[in-house]
Amino acid sequence: NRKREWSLSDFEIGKPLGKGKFGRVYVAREVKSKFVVALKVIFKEQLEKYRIHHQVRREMEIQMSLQHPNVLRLYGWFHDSERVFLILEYAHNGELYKELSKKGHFSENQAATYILSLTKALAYCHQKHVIHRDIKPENLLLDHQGRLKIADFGWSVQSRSKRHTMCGTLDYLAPEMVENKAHDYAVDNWTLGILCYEFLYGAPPFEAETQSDTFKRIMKVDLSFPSTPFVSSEAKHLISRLLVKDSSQRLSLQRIMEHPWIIKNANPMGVCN
Ligand SMILES: Cc1cc(Nc2nc(/C=C/c3ccccc3)nc3cc(N4CCN(C)CC4)ccc23)n[nH]1
Repeated sequence: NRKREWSLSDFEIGKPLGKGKFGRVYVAREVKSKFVVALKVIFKEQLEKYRIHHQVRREMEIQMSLQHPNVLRLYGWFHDSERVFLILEYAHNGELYKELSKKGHFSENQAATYILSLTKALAYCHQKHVIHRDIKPENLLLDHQGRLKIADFGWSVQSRSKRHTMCGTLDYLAPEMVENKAHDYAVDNWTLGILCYEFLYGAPPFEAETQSDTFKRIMKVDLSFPSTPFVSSEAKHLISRLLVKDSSQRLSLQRIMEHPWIIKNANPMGVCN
C-alpha cells in the first residue's frame, strides 16, 4: 500500500500527542483499515523559514528505508498546500523519558533490556550506513509491549563513505579522515554509555549547572559513580568502556551485546514489565 497516494481524508485525526520544533504529532486512524498511526504535521512555511526541507526529506528517506523492531516505522507521507504529513508507527506506551522521570531510575533488568534493544537498532542502522547522532530519552518511545522504539530521525545523517571519493583505496586518506569516519559511527556508542548511566542513576553522568561546565566534564570524561547498592560493578564496567574519549577504544556494538551485564540482565525479547 506504499505506492498509493495518501491524503488527509484517509484519516480521522485524534488527540494531539506532542508538539515538536517544526510541527505537532497527532494520533490518527486510517478510515478504511481502522489502523492507528501517529501523524506528524509539518508546516511548509516552517520548512522554508528554517530551510530544513532537505533535512526533513533526508529524515523521510532514511526512516522509510529502515525496518527494525526497535526503530519507529515511517509508513508513508503526503502533503497539501501548506503542510507535509508523515504517517508514523504509533507507539502505545508513549515517551520513555516520562517513564524514567516517573520511576526515578530503571532496574538493572529494565536498563539492560533497553540498552540491548538500542544496541541492536544501532547495529542495524550502522550496517545501513545510518548514524542517528541524537539518541536521547526524548527520542525513545515504548510500544504496547513496553518495547523500545527509536524515533525522530530528524538529525541522523547518511554517512558519506569517503572511500568512493578516492576510488576505492584508503592509502591516500589522512589518519584524521579515516579516524573521522570511525569517529562518526562511534558517537552513537558513546551515547549508549550516557543512556546506560542515565537509566540506572536517573540523570546523565556529566550534568552540570551550565552548558560550559557540562562541556568541560565531557571533555575530561569526568565520570563518577554514586555509591548505590542497586548498580552492579558489571554495569559500571560497561559504562566505563563506552565513555572513552578515544572513539576507537569504545566497546563495539557487538561487544556490548555480549557483555556479561547485558547477558545477565537483559530480556532478549526486548520486553520487560
Ligand atoms: C511519533 C509517535 C508518537 C507515539 N506515541 C506517543 N507519543 C507521545 C508524544 C509524542 C511527542 C511528539 C512530538 C513532540 C513531543 C512528544 N505521547 C504518547 C503518550 C501516550 N500515552 C498513553 C500511555 N500512557 C502511559 C502515557 C500517555 C501514548 C503514546 C504516545 N507514537 N508514535
